[in-house]
Amino acid sequence: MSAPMVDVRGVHKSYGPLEVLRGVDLRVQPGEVTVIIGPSGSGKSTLLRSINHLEKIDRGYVAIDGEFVGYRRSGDRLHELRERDILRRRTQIGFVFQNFHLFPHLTVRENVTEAPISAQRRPRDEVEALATELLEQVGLSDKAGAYPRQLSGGQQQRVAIARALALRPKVVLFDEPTSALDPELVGEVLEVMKALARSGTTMIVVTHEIGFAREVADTVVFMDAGQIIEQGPPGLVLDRPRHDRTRAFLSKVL
Ligand SMILES: Nc1ncnc2c1ncn2[C@@H]1O[C@H](COP(=O)(O)OP(=O)(O)OP(=O)(O)O)[C@@H](O)[C@H]1O
Repeated sequence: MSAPMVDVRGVHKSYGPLEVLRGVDLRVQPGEVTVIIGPSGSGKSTLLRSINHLEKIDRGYVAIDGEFVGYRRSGDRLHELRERDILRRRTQIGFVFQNFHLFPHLTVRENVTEAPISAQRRPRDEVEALATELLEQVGLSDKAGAYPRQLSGGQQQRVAIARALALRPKVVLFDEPTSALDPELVGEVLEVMKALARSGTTMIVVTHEIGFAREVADTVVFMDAGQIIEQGPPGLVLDRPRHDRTRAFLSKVL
């Protein structure tokens, strides 16, 4: 088996007395799609945010393609990196938020080109050409000059996906990307995500869309109370779960 693209080991995270992640281990191979499901408050978002160091973990480590996002190793100790270095490493990880988080004062095209030009310092010509390609890929070529407020939620989320991909990330994390959308707009975002999965993008997706998990995931991970309870191919975890907690959760959502 090749080296994992995402390697999460023994991760613990608490907010005060509340233990939100309690020893999470997760490995995602290059080109794989991992879908994380689980009840509200089980720690799914916190895990995603820990992977790109938006949350600082208390114990354990996270490596992307063999490199720590927030730390460097010296001997057997980890030292936190400077903010500037963290930001640079974080650009290797695309993040698609539930509420899109587009820059309201930038056009669609500028939202896509901003980070590659300013944070990654890539040549403008190359980034502009890539933005044209990505906007076509997400079906929004005709909206390049529009502002986020002029778009539907589904269109905004497709811009957010193009923006994440413009970083040429090693992995894209999706945190409930369709939860804020009107039901009739969910499908258009899921279609873009399915195409991405087919093209070999490494993805971790937190979602309540069990149909998406069944169709697209290589691995489904069920989390509860800060721990991974079980993981495996969708045919096993969704159809023949081994744990009562997984069965109880699925009986509520299916
Ligand atoms: N910044 C924070 N400060 C304090 N508590 C927090 C913070 N962020 C999350 N929590 C708590 O941690 C727990 C896990 O939250 P998290 O958002 O990771 O769960 P989740 O599985 O993604 O839930 P949901 O499906 O509802 O989004 C919850 O009890 C939440 O209230």
